[in-house]
Amino acid sequence: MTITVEQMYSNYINGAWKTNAEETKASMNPAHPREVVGYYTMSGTRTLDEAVEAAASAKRNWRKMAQPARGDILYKAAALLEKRIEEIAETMTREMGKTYPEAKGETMRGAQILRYYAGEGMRQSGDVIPSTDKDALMFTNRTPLGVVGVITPWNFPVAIPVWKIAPALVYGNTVVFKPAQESAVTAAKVVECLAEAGLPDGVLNFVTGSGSVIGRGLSEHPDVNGITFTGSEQVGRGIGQAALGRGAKYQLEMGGKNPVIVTEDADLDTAVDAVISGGLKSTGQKCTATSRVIIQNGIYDTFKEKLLAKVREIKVGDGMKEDSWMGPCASESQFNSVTSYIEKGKEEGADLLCGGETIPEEEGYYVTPAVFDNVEPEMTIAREEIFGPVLALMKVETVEEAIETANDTEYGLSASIFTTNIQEFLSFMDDIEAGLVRINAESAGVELQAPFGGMKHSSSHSREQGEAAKEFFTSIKTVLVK
Ligand SMILES: NC(=O)C1=CN([C@@H]2O[C@H](COP(=O)(O)OP(=O)(O)OC[C@H]3O[C@@H](n4cnc5c(N)ncnc54)[C@H](OP(=O)(O)O)[C@@H]3O)[C@@H](O)[C@H]2O)C=CC1
Ligand SMILES: O=C(O)CCC(=O)C(=O)O
Repeated sequence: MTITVEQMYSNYINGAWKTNAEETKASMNPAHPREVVGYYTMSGTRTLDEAVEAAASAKRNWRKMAQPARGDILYKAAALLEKRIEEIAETMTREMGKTYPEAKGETMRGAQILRYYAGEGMRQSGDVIPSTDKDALMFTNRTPLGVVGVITPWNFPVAIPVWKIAPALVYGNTVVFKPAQESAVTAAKVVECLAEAGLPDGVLNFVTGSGSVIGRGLSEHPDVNGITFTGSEQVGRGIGQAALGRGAKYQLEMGGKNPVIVTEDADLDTAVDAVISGGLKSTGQKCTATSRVIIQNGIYDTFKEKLLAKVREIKVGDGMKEDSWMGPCASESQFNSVTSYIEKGKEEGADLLCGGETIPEEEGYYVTPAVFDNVEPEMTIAREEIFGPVLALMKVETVEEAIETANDTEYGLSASIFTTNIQEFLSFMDDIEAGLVRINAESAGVELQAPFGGMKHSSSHSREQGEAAKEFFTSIKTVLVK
């Protein structure tokens, strides 16, 4: 197969796109698994070292630049991303499968995140604190960490890299970015926008390759001062341990097993729509996706029938086709993982009411949306993150039991309740163990200006986005002047 110039995406190091004659790998379309979307480099540790060295050399001048001037570059990057929205969204759909309207919405969100953090360039960054010495002035000031390693997954190929890179840069850090292989081409296009916006050489570096070489290398590198990661719990734990061991700051966003409670006081039609949107958009591949639906006995059957009627109408197909509501799983390994969870659900005694099927006449990694009934708390499909279009229905008698069931997980990212009863809402808000608490709203979907993160095994207890990002990407200096 001939590699055309347009299809090959190299690393971006010290202001130049280049490779060290390393092996290349194809990124494939999960809707048409023989179709190449582009090629990326399987970089080695020598290339990673070059990128870290470039970021370390650039960090002093970047830190010394006025914060509003750093913000101006992000404004330019936002405009460039917006200008290329159609091309980037199409690349995303072809590379990881989410539908084109979702991909376009996510790319737009990338531009909005860039603008939000560009504005941070002009906002306050410290506090004046009274000193016990009447002749002293005491205040806090913030300083960047230095070089930050950014390791991202494939499920939000624009939004997640941008919500990590934009605050890292505006607060004065330099970056080495390693994207997931499954979305390396989309990630390269985001980097093109940032580079074209005028970042000085070495401020942003982009290195593609495997997680076990480049991701691990970044987390263990002595010259990387902070690591921000989103992905699986297993990998996240390893990164956290490596960073902790050498005294680097780290931030981990990992899995979820997100519950939605539907009470007898709920508006059932609203709840059905929210469960479908929260559980099945992006083929269920969100860390905030609805996975367990915990329903009160009195409305269980009515809710189930309403849900099934709508789930059965969902059109699964190539995300580039206008009539597709849900695309394929992002890769063959995701497809294998999701189908094996569906088999496990059946083996362990849950009843598959609809879906969970492949589409034999289609070549892509399609699984139709699955709804399981009679799911018990100890079953694998009620405990492990599936990251696919699978909903587990669980019956409870009371709202107290519903909250207890919702909390019966090692994760704590997002949780919703559907109710019109203010007392139930108050108990839920108080007792639920989750970083995102949603009332009459779906479990997925985050707002860029608000803190985002989970409890328990879902995160390292830090928060991303909004002003919370400042806590991770800077350190506080307390200054006393006399
Ligand atoms: N919370 C979330 O948003 C996400 C959760 N997941 C969960 O994880 C499961 C598996 O997905 P997967 O893509 O394999 O997730 P991973 O956690 O393996 O991948 C996330 C990122 O980490 C990199 N990575 C892999 N191994 C290491 C390592 N040893 N050290 C440092 N970085 C590493 C990956 O690189 P590479 O390109 O080689 O994969 C990728 O860039 C999903 O089914 C889902 O349950 C997945 C994605 C996002
Ligand atoms: O729900 C969202 O929009 C964000 C989800 C997310 O961060 C993730 O899946 O990794």
